[in-house]
Amino acid sequence: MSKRKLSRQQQFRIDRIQRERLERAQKKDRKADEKLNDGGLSDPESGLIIAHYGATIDVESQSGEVYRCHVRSNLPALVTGDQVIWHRDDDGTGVISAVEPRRSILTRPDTRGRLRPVAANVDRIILVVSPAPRTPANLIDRYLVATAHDDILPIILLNKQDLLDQAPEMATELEQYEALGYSTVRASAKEDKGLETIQSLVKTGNSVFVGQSGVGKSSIIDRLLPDEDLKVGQISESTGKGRHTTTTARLYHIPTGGQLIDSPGIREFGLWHTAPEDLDKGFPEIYRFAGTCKFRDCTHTHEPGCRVKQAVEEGDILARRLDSFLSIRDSVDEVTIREL
Ligand SMILES: Nc1nc2c(ncn2[C@@H]2O[C@H](COP(=O)(O)OP(=O)(O)OP(=O)(O)O)[C@@H](O)[C@H]2O)c(=O)[nH]1
Ligand SMILES: [Zn+2]
Repeated sequence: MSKRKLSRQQQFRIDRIQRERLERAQKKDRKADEKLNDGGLSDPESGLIIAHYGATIDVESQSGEVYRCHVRSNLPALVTGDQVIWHRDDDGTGVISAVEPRRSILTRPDTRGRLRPVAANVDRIILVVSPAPRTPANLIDRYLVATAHDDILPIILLNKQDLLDQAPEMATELEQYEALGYSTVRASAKEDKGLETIQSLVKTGNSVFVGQSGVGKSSIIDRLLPDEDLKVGQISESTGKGRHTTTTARLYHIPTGGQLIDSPGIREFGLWHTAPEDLDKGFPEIYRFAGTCKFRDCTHTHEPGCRVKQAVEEGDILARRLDSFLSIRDSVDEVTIREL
């Protein structure tokens, strides 16, 4: 959003619209609470959140039907991928009364820097990279830091294999990532290569695809979901005085098995923010040596007795990876300062 200064009148109008929206949502949630208390709803059943539209949420029942639901007012923010307990109403809608514990959660900072959930129960993040546009290795490193969650498996997918002669060194880079313990896949959406491997990778649980623009995410997803219209999650909500466009994640069932959670926002995951504590997870080989440096607070730049630099000299850490680590660490510091 632009940092243009709003007039007092404009700010007043925005505040009023936001207040009215919140009141409307709260009124509906109160109604949902009343219905739950009255016992006028059907028995609890499990469901899966497949889309989220501000005040209402689409829940898929175990038999695959979709119900537009309201949420009991004391629940935390729910997101696509959440497993919930809900009750049917006689009018074809429903009320969500509880959320199951999450296996994992993807978050992003809002405009005020507070972390908000965007998708729950993601099992793997598939980082799509390509020779054209060439995904720079330090960008791959940055994505790997951002995707380094304890409960989510990162996978590097080299698409546009047919164009590999435009950046042949990527083949070696991919082998280096494999040596670091990352799973990799090679594919060409254009030539339909690697599709079966991708299908078997995503066969269970929830997957998301991330990566820079133009690497072929849509092309791959189109092949996984041949029947879907992929204008993902773009909804406009009319707010009386103004129109407000939100972008929200949707969950798709892949015909060959597994689920995909996708939104234009999620595809950019990894470029949102990097938490300093994730840095070590994204550089396991550096982390392994860092604890044995002579100085506890070694920055691995100029200090004597630096085991990390020694490991680079001895060929145990790639010089390129240390450079990448240092530059990401510097930018994380900047981001942290900006968010304060
Ligand atoms: N040669 C070649 N071209 C591909 C391949 N996969 C995708 N493309 C082309 O690359 C271009 C970008 O593909 P998209 O699928 O739109 O890429 P994207 O990652 O979804 O891009 P954004 O929507 O900007 O995030 C398109 O012109 C595709 O036809 C491939 O395997 N080989
Ligand atoms: Zn050191």
